[in-house]
Order: sequence, then structure tokens, then C-alpha cells
Amino acid sequence: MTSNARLIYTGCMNRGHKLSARDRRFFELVSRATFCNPFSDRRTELDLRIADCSPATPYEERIDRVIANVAEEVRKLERADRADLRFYRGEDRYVVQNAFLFDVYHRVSDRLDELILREIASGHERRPLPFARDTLATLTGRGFSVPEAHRFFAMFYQVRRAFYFINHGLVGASPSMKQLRLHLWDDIFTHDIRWYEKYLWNRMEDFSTLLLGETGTGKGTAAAAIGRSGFIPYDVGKGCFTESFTQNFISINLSQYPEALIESELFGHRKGAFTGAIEHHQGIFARCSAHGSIFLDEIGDVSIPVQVKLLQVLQDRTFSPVGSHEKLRFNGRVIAATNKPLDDLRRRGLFRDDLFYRLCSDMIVVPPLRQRLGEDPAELDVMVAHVIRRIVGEASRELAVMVREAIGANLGAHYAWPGNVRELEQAVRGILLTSRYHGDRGVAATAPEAELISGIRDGVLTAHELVASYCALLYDRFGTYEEVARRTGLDRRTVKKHVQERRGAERAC
Ligand SMILES: Nc1ncnc2c1ncn2[C@@H]1O[C@H](COP(=O)(O)OP(=O)(O)OP(=O)(O)O)[C@@H](O)[C@H]1O
Repeated sequence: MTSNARLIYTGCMNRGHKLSARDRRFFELVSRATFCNPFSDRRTELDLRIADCSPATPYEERIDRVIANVAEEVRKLERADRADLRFYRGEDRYVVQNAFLFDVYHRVSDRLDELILREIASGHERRPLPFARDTLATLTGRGFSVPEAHRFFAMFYQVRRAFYFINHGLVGASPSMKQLRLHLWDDIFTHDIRWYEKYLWNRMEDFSTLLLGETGTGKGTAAAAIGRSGFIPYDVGKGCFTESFTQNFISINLSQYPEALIESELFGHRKGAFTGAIEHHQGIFARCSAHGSIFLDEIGDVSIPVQVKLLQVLQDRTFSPVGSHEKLRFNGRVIAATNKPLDDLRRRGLFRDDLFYRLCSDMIVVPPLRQRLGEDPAELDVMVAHVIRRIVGEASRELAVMVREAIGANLGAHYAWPGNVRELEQAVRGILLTSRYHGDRGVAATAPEAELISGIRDGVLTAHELVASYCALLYDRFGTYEEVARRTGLDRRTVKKHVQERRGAERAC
């Protein structure tokens, strides 16, 4: 900086700039949009105001206009030599800072998307990122400190990953899918990203997540979206991120391992710990990095002794490999899922309350496909189009129409999709191959839930049948007349009568 420039700069610093009322109003809107959940209606409202366009404007066009309008306002500050945070105070500084973040983030978002795809393809992208240096220079040039610039750059990548994996992984326009996307975003960034950015960005390991929902609804996909969207620091020396999101999310399906092997898979074992332990083995807790996450799928299936050990990891953050007294530390985050009714398992003493309370800081219920279709029948079109795009690599309207017609003709409008999205994927494949899919008749025909739902949809149930079917469904799920009575507000004898009557009707069929 020349001495003249330094004089002007110091003068401005002392005086400070004030935004005009119009600029303050605009940057205030941008500031709110910067921290808003991108899947929320609130964010849409803010975008419409920033873009100054009608709700009918297509999404892509609206976003392009938002980005262009913000960039133009920042350029105006630049032209007036006012594009530096250090010139502002108080609320002005706050809104200008957030507008700068919004602007710089959108300038690099395409390159961050390319990086995500490269990492997915290669497993780990350790090459220096040429655009990182420019981005950091822009941030420091705008008045951010060097550590702030590094942190915000790492957050840009984190935000981009979260958006990518939630948006691409979990498709659907029904209200419960929108709710799920909102919820997943909050699980990663908390319900107010300002607090996350200020206090929690490097302290999320103590926030566990429990995903509940039927098989095939997308719990694994939701877990991957959370796990791949953790904060990963930027390594200035190497010019790249310290680790890859493809390697710091580790998942294990706990129902796949026999009891004897499960502890070893989780915690590792020492050579000679048991017959067959011919080498040291590192378990997944030891392999998970400090910024990583572990996904414990089917946690409802593990035995009580393993639950006790998992509790210890969550509580003390320590564990010992089988055959060793060594205490190792685990610093990652835990995400767990089950399609079992955990309440029931807890009541029957099969799932420990203490482990449940350690996991339940955020419980996310992933909705079954039939609920989504009940809320919005067009959801099936959206999902079929998505599955076809995944299978053939591009959108195809003619294939989508053919598959939709086959589903309608073979399964009718009220099929319950007991295997959820996983079943739908196979249905689409089956129809592409053979033009037919007749559904999971074994489950669907006997599932009381499916029958009850289609009876309600078709309006063919009497009040008596409705109550009897509902009691039978709850009895199947919870196993005792007492529990069904508690849930329905009926007395035990009435419940028993309904269940037995319903069973009799089923046998007669
Ligand atoms: N909303 C969705 N949009 C797009 N694909 C989805 C959606 N939900 C699920 N899928 C796809 O459905 C399949 C099954 O999903 P996933 O394995 O995540 O289900 P799950 O609930 O974990 O099942 P399980 O309980 O049997 O482990 C995957 O191929 C996944 O990508």
C-alpha cells in the first residue's frame, strides 16, 4: 500500500462508511438469505424479493437473478471503493459481511460442485485447488482475517456438499419430503447457521442423530447426506482440504455380522485375541477421522452387551479393541438408524434406554413412500422420472410415461409400496425389462396396514371394521392388548374382541 493509499485507508477506517437506507435494506435481505435454510419457504420468499421477480419465475432463473443482483450491488461498492468490511461498523458491518460471503460463495459454487464430482469419481482429491488461492485472496481483500477466510472457505465447501447430497439424494416434492430436507439441513448446521458458524462448526461430534423409518425409505441416503457434509478444514500448506468426504463417512450394517464378529468390526481386535485373530484389526471407530462420521445401520438389531460398549463410546468417547486394555479415542460423529419399532424394543428390554437417550439429540423420521403418495399423488411421477434418470443416465419422458402406465395398470392407484423407494426402483427395472410388475403381493396382501390404508382411501370400511383393523394392526406391532388399549383409549376386552374378530375374518378369506 502506498503512503497515500494508507492515509486514505486509515481515514476511511476512522470515519467508517454508512450504507444508504436503500443499500442497507437490500443487504439486510441478502444477509438473511445467506443464513436461511435453502429448503425453506422463507428462503424462497427472500430470493423472490432479492431477484425482484414473480413466484412464477422458474427456480433456475430466479436463482440466477438473485446471484446477479447481489454481485451487481457488491460491484457498486467496489466502484465506490467501499467493498471492505473494515470500513463498516455495527449492523452495517454485519450485513455487508454476509453479502460478501453470499457473493463469494456463489462465485465458486460451480467449482465446488466440480470438486464434489471429482472426489466422488476418484475417492480422494488431494491435488491443490487453484481457485482456492483466488477465493481466499478475495475474502481477505474484502476485510476478512486470514483465519476467517480459511474457515469460511471450508464452510463454503461444506454448505455446497450438504446442498448437493440432500438435494440430489432425496428427491420428492411431497410436504413430508420437503420437511425431511429441511430437517436434514438443520441436523448439519443447526436451526440457525449463525450459531453454528459462531460456536459449533468444530463441535458437532457430540450431536448424534437417530434415523427412524421403514425399510427402503432412504435412511441410509439421509445418513450419507449428513455424514458427507461435515466440516473439513482447508490445509493452506497443501492447498487442498485436509481429508475427503468420501473417506470420512464410514457405514456399517450391524445386522450383517454374527454376534462374535460385531465387536471386532466396531472396535477392532488385537492379534491372538481369539481363535482366528491372526493379525491386528482396526475397527471402524479407530478408522474414523476427527472430522468424520460413523453410520450404525440397523442399530435396533444389536445385542445388549454391544449396546453397552456403544454407550461407552458415546459417553466417554473411548473404546478398547477386543483383547486389549488400551483406551482409544473416538472424535467423530455418530448417526444411527433402524427400521424396528424402538419404543417397543425398549419396552421389552431389548434396547437400552441409556443408549437411546445418548442417540436422541435429533430424531429424524423418514416417511414411507405410501405416506408421500397420500400427501401428493404426483410424487410417484417425480420418483419414477428420477429412478429412470438414474438407470439410463438421462431424463426420458417416453420411458417415464410407459413405466407410469404399467404401474397404474398392474398395481392400481392404492398400492402400498411395502418396500418403499427400494421397491419402486426394482419395479421400474422390472417394467423396463418385462413391461410388468405385480408388486410384493406376499407382504402387501397380508399387511394390515396396507389394507387399512387402501380401505380408507377407497371409502369402503364401516366404522366397526376401521376400529377392528386398526386394533389388529397395533396388536401386530406392539404385541399386547394392554398396549393397544393404552394407545386407542379403548378397554382391553374391547381391543381383544376386535383383534380376534379381525383374525377370524382374515382366516375366512
Ligand atoms: N427420496 C428419495 N429420492 C431418491 N432416491 C431415494 C429416496 N429415498 C430412497 N431412495 C433410494 O432408495 C434406495 C433405498 O434407500 P436406503 O438404502 O437409503 O433405504 P433405508 O431406509 O436405509 O433402507 P433399510 O432400512 O432397508 O436399510 C436407495 O437406492 C436410495 O438411493
